[in-house]
Amino acid sequence: MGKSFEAWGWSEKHPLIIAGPCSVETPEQLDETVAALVKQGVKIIRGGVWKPRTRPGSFEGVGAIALPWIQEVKKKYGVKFAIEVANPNHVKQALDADIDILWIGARSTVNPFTVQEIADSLKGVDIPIFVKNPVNPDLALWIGALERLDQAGLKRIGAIHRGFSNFNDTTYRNSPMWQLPIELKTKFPELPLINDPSHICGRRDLLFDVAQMALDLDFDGLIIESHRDPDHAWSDAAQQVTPGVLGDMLHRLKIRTINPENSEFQYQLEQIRGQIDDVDRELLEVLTRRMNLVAQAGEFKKMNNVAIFQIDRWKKVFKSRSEWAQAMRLNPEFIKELFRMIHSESISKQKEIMEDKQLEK
Ligand SMILES: O=C(O)C(=O)C[C@]1(C(=O)O)C=C[C@@H](O)C=C1
Repeated sequence: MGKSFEAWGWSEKHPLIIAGPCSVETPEQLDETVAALVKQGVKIIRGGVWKPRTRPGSFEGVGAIALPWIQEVKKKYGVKFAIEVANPNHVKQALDADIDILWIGARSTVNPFTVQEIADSLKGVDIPIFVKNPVNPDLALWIGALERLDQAGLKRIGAIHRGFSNFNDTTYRNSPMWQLPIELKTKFPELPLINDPSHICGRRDLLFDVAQMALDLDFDGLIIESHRDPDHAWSDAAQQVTPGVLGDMLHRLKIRTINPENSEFQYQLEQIRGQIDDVDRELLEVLTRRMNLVAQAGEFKKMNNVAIFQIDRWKKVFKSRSEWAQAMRLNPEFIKELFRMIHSESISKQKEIMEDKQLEK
């Protein structure tokens, strides 16, 4: 599944930029914002028409009356326009209004019934469509939504990474959890993947760093909210930037290449990778030695009828390893996570020994 932007027949230069207001509010707001974005070189505009909000009473978009305003700016400025659709009725109205690109929002992606209805309503239609990740960090659900569109025959499908709900995260509105889009890209290397720093950050001061991270990870594009007067936007005021600020940001972002032609660079990188291969082998040998010792401890516990989980020892191991990590300038959080996994594997191993499942393997 998945075809690159090139295979879509798109010639926009890398990275693809989609920008525009969170919501279309008035004809004037849309016109002024689009005019300013076009000056910054933006060719694809986004704008919410129907806005699913967490709680009733928030501004839920002006609805279909925005569609003629959109048609007007498309004609006047020669831009493409992308909007969110959440049901077949939205799809029909968007297609009737000649909208160029659709996306399925995070709250719709969580619901396979909704996604299937949208997919069915698009059968036989050739329109680019992006699927935002579901609100919860569930890669299968994200892939499932993309597959539903693929099975409906849509040829130009892309994914948008907008971050995931995370109660513990106090920095981001939606935690980026970069490992999920990385996994998606690994499974479907051709599938265009764009990043939505606005919804990840929820505040404009973090946008640049998240957008840069996305480009460092070889994302294919960015979708960023921009409004002529962000502080007075009717929705998502804190995360929108003016077209001028956006232009400056796009200018400062460093665009990375994945496979430079430079043979000296390739040679040097291969040297380093060779050393990484050696170190990884050593790491696995060390892990094997540790697991063998854990197995010995398991046999010993079994003979003496002693519990597998030894809380005092585990607390000591956990504390000392993160202190060692700190002294060695390794990230203690990474080492804590690593040792949680190692400990959990030790317990499974000793459980097998207790239950005599060793020989069956
Ligand atoms: O020290 C032990 O008792 C072990 O079996 C080793 C080990 C570990 O992996 O370090 C495994 C399980 C225990 O809960 C504590 C520590």
